[in-house]
This record gives sequence, C-alpha cells and structure tokens, in this order.
Amino acid sequence: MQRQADRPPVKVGVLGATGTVGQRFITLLSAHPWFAIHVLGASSRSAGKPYAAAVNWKQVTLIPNAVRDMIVQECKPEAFIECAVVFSGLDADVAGDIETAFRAAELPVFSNAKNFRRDPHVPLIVPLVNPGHFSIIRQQQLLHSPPLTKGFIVTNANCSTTAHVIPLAALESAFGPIDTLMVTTLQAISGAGYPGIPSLDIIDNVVPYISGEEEKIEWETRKILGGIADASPEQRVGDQVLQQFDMHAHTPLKISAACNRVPVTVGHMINVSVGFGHRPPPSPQQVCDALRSYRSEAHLLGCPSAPVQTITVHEEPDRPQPRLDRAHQDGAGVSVGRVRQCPVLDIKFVVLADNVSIGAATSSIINAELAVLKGVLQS
Ligand SMILES: NC(=O)C1=CN([C@@H]2O[C@H](COP(=O)(O)OP(=O)(O)OC[C@H]3O[C@@H](n4cnc5c(N)ncnc54)[C@H](OP(=O)(O)O)[C@@H]3O)[C@@H](O)[C@H]2O)C=CC1
Ligand SMILES: N[C@@H](CC(=O)OP(=O)(O)O)C(=O)O
Repeated sequence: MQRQADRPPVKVGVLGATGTVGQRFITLLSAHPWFAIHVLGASSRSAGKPYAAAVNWKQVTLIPNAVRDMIVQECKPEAFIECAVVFSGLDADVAGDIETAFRAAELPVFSNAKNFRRDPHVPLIVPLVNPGHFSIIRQQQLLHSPPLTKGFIVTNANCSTTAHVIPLAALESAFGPIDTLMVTTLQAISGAGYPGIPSLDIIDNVVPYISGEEEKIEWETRKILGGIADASPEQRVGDQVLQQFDMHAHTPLKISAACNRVPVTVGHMINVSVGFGHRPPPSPQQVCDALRSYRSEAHLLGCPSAPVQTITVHEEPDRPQPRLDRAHQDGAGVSVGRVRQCPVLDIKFVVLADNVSIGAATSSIINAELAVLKGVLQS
C-alpha cells in the first residue's frame, strides 16, 4: 500500500506491541497508507527498552526500521496522548483496566481482547460484517462519567468467531436468517499467544478443549449477526432512548460449538453446518454464488486494508488448507470450501481464516479505517 500524500498521517499507538497480535499490528501498520506508528506500549518487563531488544520477533518479515529503536512505553495514557487511534493487543488479564483508563483519557481504543465484548454499550465489530454497530458509540460516550467526546472502545471478535461469521453474514444477506448452527474448530497454536502451548502437549496431538472458547463463539455470533433496537422508552440518556443489541432476536439462533487445538502454526479452520429459517433452503450452488458475490461495506467504502474478495470459494475437494491458503490477500479475507448439502441441517462447509490477521490485527485496523471514513473519530 502506498502512503497518501494528500492527507497527514494519523498517529497511532499499539498496546501489547511485543505480543503475537502486537507484532502483526506493527508489520501491517508500518506499510499503512494513513496510519503512522507513534508509540509502542507493553509490560514493565519491556518498557524502557528499544523495541528490537524488548520483542521476541516471530514474523516472517524483518522488524520494520521505523520501530526498531523506538523505546517501549508503559501502557499509561500520558505516553499515548498525541495518538488519534490506539490499537490494543493486550493480554486479557490486564486489558480491562488499561483500556478503561485510555478511554477515560479521551483516547479511541480498538481492542482484540475479550474484556469488553459483552458490554451493552461497546460494539463488537467484525469489519467485513457489521460496521453498522458503530452507531452505539455515541451512547457509550454519553453514559461515561464524565461524558466523553473522543474516547471510546471498539472491540473485534474472537478469532474463530470472526472466521465463521463472515460467510454466515453473506448467507443471511442472501437467504434470510440462519436458525441453527453447529461448528467444530481446528485452531492454530498461535491463537494462544507466545509461547502458548508446550510443544510436548501439541506435537503429534490434538487437544479437544480451549478454555472459554465455545461460550465465546456461541455468544459473540449472536451479537455480531444481530441488529440494534431501541430499549424500553424509560431507558434514556438525555432526550435519547437508549439502544441495545438485539442478539438476533427476530430468529433465535441455536448454536453449538466444539473447539480443538491442532498442531498448525497459523490459520483457524472451522467446519460449519447451517440450518436456515426459510424453506426451501438454498442449494450448494446458490450458496457458492452468494459467498463469492458478497461485498463488505468496508471494501465498498474504500478501507485500504479490506480485502477485495471477502470470501474466496474453492472448488477443489481438499481446500482450503492452512499452509496453502492462509496468506491469500495478506490474510485479510477468508477461504471457504467443501460447500455441500448437510443431511442433518441444510448446508455444510469449511472456512479458514488467518487468526492473527483478519482474526485479530487486520480486523482492528479495518475498524479504525471505518471509523475514519464514517467520521467517528473526533479531531
Ligand atoms: N493470538 C491470536 O490469534 C488472537 C489473540 N487475541 C487476543 O489479543 C490479545 C493479545 O494476544 P496475543 O498477542 O496472542 O498475546 P501475547 O501473550 O503474545 O502478548 C501479550 C501482550 O500483552 C503485554 N502485556 C502482558 N502483561 C502486561 C501488563 N501487565 N501491562 C502491559 N502489557 C502487558 C505483553 O507485553 P510483554 O511482552 O512486555 O510481556 C504483550 O505485548 C489477547 O487479549 C488475546 O486474547 C484475539 C484474537 C486472536
Ligand atoms: N482463544 C483464541 C485466541 C484468543 O485469544 O481469543 P480471545 O481474544 O477470544 O480471548 C485461540 O486460542 O485461538
């Protein structure tokens, strides 16, 4: 991507800059046409050191020169006050308190952590699916004490949730509501951060449990695919009736998730079976056509990090595969294959997503691009 000469760079900060997601933020932001890395933050173990000395760099590209000598800061708002956008790849154990402090200091935070995803006033935005949920931010700011003008928190989803809601959104937009969903994940080791799972636990093995993951997928899917509705008339802020996430209330969504850790470095694969609310359900060919023709609002609005082809549909019977397909479009889209009839529900398929890119850092970056284009960021 080329830097744009006609607009001044937007100064951004990265919290958790030394972690798995933080390193992907740095790789992507160092080539970003609008955003320029201004501050890096991590724990007190890293603070005070040049970035190259603090980080255990695990990307396939070299550490960008622009950040090598940047001194890592403590994650305190004072160090980030010149930033127009703050990205967070913080460990969830500390993200709650730190992101709260940054929002209170009038900093817009785009977070990967799980802490605020269930907050009724924080949008959970998969940028290729539900950018309409940005509309809840004003209410988040007004309900804050004291009310805010610039600070807010936007979260993106769990990496497995992100992978499957993208094709599900395409199917709902073409064929109406989904009412039943069975998902089985095959999740890469990098999803657990670094160093993650001990090698003796994962080599030559599959671990059929990821703490909290099934509950996150089942809950987050409803918030993302659902809409926003007025709350009861007495729930107000000023003269405005509060809005609430409807959690897919028009068609209650039954979801069952089963999560597995597999010995793959990057790329979460998910087997999905879908039951539609409307009869007759679409054929596999109609599903393939709908997935291929899906265009995200982020792409249509001109977000530079949004993939041109949101969903790549494979015809080959043995694709997608993590090693072969995760880097397609820089990991910004998803790949779908094996679209076929399901003898129990209606349609089944497999979806693959780069858990660190569209599953984490790329989603936050596109969310920030959407915030710029939708005028959500106040200067
Ligand atoms: N990996 C993935 O695929 C995905 C991860 N996520 C979420 O993104 C977040 C980051 O994940 P990941 O990069 O994998 O995690 P890592 O464990 O790799 O990185 C954690 C980061 O948090 C920093 N940190 C830890 N403790 C503190 C502290 N007390 N104060 C300030 N900073 C601290 C670390 O800094 P230091 O190096 O100094 O310790 C490091 O930069 C998590 O919330 C995770 O759940 C979401 C989707 C996908
Ligand atoms: N739990 C996911 C990654 C992750 O950190 O998810 P979350 O942000 O929902 O806690 C995995 O292990 O692959």
